[in-house]
Amino acid sequence: MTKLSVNLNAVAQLRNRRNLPWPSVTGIARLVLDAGASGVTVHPRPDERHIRRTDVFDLKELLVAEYPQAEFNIEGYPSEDFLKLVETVDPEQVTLVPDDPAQATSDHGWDFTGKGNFLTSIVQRIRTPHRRISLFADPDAGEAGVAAAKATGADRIELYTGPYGGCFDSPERAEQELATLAETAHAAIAAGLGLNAGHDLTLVNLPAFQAKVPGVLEASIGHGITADALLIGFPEAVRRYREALGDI
Ligand SMILES: CC(=O)[C@@H](O)[C@H](O)COP(=O)(O)O
Ligand SMILES: NCC(=O)COP(=O)(O)O
Repeated sequence: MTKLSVNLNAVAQLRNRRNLPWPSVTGIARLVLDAGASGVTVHPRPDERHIRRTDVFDLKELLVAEYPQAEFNIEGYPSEDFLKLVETVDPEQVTLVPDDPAQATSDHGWDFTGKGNFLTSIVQRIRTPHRRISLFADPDAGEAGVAAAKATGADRIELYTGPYGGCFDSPERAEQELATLAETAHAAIAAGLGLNAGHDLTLVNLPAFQAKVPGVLEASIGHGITADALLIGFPEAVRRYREALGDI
């Protein structure tokens, strides 16, 4: 069973088309949590092009007041601003991503060997008994990458599934990507690291992913589920994604 954390970046991006408060990020968070999502994810970027700092605080307030069981996952590059934000907001999970501020979206995982010391110091700083730290990992991180990730003290890695998601038009390449992801997943499990996954996962590509890649504890999904929700609404979209993840 894989838990679903709904990424709200796309909802915030739609809201930001106007200087108006809708669609409401907290309103959609309520909808998806009422529909059984285990948590919500945000990736506040320095330019606030989708999630704003204020959204992060508003979501925290909502979760504390109405959904104490839900998990708040905050993703981002560990700049001083980001680290102070997570120390203040105190989410249950922080996912560290090696994104440059100018990047359009996340497109690679950490160089665990080269950035080992840097990551170790960050993990030591922000990990608490009730907050897990996950590190964004390339699909081909493999045994060596996983060993270096484990050495940082992180609790989990998040498999970057973007290259797999990009294979929607090529079943052959999708198979190869799945084999690569599965190898890294096996290595993570053997090393005692928890496993998350995310980026461009959809109702179409999840069944094969779930069949081939073992042990994924949580999937954070935003773009695909928001696209589906435009057609079928968030409650039904959450139901279908939970079903695809074996969570119903
Ligand atoms: C870390 C990752 O894979 C993505 O979650 C990322 O949060 C997507 O970011 P954008 O929504 O800014 O494309
Ligand atoms: N960590 C991945 C995530 O939160 C969602 O990414 P996407 O589904 O918007 O590509």
